[in-house]
Amino acid sequence: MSQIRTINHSASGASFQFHEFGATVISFKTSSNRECLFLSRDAKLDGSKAVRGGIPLVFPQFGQPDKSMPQHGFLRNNIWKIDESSAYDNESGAGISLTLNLKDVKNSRGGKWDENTKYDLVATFSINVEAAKMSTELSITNTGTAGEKFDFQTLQHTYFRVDDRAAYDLKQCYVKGLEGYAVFDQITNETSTVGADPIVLEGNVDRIYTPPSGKEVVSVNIGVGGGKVMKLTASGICDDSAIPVSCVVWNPYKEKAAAMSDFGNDQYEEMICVEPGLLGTTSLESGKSAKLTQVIELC
Ligand SMILES: O=P(O)(O)OC[C@H]1O[C@H](O)[C@H](O)[C@@H](O)[C@@H]1O
Repeated sequence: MSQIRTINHSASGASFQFHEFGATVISFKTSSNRECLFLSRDAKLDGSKAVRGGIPLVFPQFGQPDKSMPQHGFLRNNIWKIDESSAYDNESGAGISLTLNLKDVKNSRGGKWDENTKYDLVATFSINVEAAKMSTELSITNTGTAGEKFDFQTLQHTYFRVDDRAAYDLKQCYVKGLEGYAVFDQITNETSTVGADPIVLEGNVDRIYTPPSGKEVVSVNIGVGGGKVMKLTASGICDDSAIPVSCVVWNPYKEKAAAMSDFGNDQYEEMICVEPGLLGTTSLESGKSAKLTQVIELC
């Protein structure tokens, strides 16, 4: 049975909680005690399903472009090992790391990552809090000895909590900072470019935002209700080279929320997913590492 752990930052009073299943962060409370992450009241926390809320990790594919592998991959569906020696709590922050070796991946494999795969990897997830800020870094190292490289996509599927049930109040809940990004609407298959107006939720929203050339780091302000704003910054590196970070914005709205067994019917009003990730096809050579780092901060 996997467990939930809380890490407190003594100096500031900030804290976070994570589940060993998926190394899923399920709570981040700032020193002012504001919960910044949404966790569905119907989320399964018994390891029977990926956690609905917090920060599930997506790898090696986003969605299900390869039908022989599960949607969003296997990181979110397996028990990670806590590296107890990595835990710290000092003046500048508190944190911990977890690791997952491919040999310990029991669930949600498939396709080129199935049992007899020629690939190997180790994933590390490091979490840090300090006052109003949480940093999360996913690192994937290709540990295959046969010299095989592999392609992947990865995301931190961050569910932001929206106060006052204001997710569909366009003055209170929005994403600003993606001007000039190319938009792919996963519901209508339409493409467009982000203009000057903030991105707001209208109905069922499921869109991929791809940066214009030369833009590597994503930096957005997210209205989260009650006049509050979270700043999200994310960067990606593969074998020491910067990789442009895309962003997904998602809210299931009424019908899809009702159709999900682990999502409260009315809770679409309490969340917005803003998910930074490496969504192009990135190739990782044997012996090399890729990193996706997200920093979220209550302004
Ligand atoms: O239900 P899940 O597998 O957790 O996926 C939840 C959502 O993840 C992303 O935001 C995708 O863009 C959506 O298409 C998907 O519905």
